[in-house]
Amino acid sequence: MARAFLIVMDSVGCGGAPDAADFGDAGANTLGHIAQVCAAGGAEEGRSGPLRLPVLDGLGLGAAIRLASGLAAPGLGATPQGRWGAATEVSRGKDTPSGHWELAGVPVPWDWTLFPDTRPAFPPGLSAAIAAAAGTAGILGDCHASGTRIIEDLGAAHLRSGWPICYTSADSVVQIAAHEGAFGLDRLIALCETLAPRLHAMRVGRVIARPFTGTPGAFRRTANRRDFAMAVPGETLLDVAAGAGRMVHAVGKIGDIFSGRGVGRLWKGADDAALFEHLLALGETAEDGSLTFANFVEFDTLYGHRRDVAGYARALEWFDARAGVLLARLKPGDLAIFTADHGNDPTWKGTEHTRERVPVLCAGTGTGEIGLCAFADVGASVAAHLGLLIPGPGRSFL
Ligand SMILES: O=P(O)(O)O[C@H]1O[C@H](CO)[C@@H](O)[C@H]1O
Ligand SMILES: [Mn+2]
Ligand SMILES: [Mn+2]
Repeated sequence: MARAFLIVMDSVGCGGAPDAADFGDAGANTLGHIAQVCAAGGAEEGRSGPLRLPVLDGLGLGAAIRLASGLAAPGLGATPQGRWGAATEVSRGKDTPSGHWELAGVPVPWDWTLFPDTRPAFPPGLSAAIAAAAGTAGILGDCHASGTRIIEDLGAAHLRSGWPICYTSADSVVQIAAHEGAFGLDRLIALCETLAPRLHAMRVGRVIARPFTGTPGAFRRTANRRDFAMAVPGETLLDVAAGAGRMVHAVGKIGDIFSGRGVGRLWKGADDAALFEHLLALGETAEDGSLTFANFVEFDTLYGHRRDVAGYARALEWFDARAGVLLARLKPGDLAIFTADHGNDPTWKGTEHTRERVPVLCAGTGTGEIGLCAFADVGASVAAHLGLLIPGPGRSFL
């Protein structure tokens, strides 16, 4: 029986979203702009020259960027050997849950609650509730911030006061950073779990625990991040596959994004390299008829939000080589789709996600142009490949 591998390269957008201007992102193009900077010699740290992604480009990456945005990305543009296209999101958020849920067949029908970019950012009742749940006299932060910056700025005050560092972004999110040793990892995770129902009721999409270690001047975040996401508002690809008795393997943060629903087995790792080892192993061992759904987050967290073009390019080139190993392991009848959940253009202003279309690159189902499709069509196509049908607006392009 057929197997399916749905692989999300977190934030690897390809521009051209028709509603990008509504998000202040008209012209943003994660892949296109990285390729341009690389070709101009502007991304030379730990790598060199034009962006080289022979495996993904061979499936149709350059063609997908051109289709999505009209941009001819330097170094990309091989004749596609896979089935390729670009997907457009309809959910009104450019965040990870919106993107993944819609890829799994369920667009988000509501407007998320966003906090204003003011100080304080949170309503007083919420700040008080966080402090009460933490057992502290107050909270630190209470603003929009980049997560690495805010622990540099407030980490020492956190160690002195014991107060949790609370911040948000252009996403519908409350993030709480705390020191693993001084505050306690279990305590931080319990705090986020306690607050999640209240925030979900306000239509805040996620509460994220952001543990860190180290000393002033040398704080660093750990891999023990935990996301508490709202429940998906509909039956997803994962639900349908699990309901049909299929094994669903969730690699990386997929389990968190779907609140564990429909997940048969979780595969976690300290970094994307470890997650890719799980994916390669699943290429050998995943059951007939199974779904493997993987997220690779470092493009987004380590490079997109940090506006690090060379780092992003390095990560893409590393990933491309690993993708080649995976493709060589696939068996006849397998489908692998490489796609993304939103953009995070490292050449763009600020430190936030960018509203973009995403590439859809399929291996194992021949050659041809899919054209422009919807995010939900990805989930519908994976389902169709597995002999399943998901509800919702998605239509299979296979
Ligand atoms: O700056 P850091 O903490 O990485 O936060 C980023 O990660 C969050 C979740 O993906 C987003 O809301 C974005 O702000
Ligand atoms: Mn994401
Ligand atoms: Mn992000």
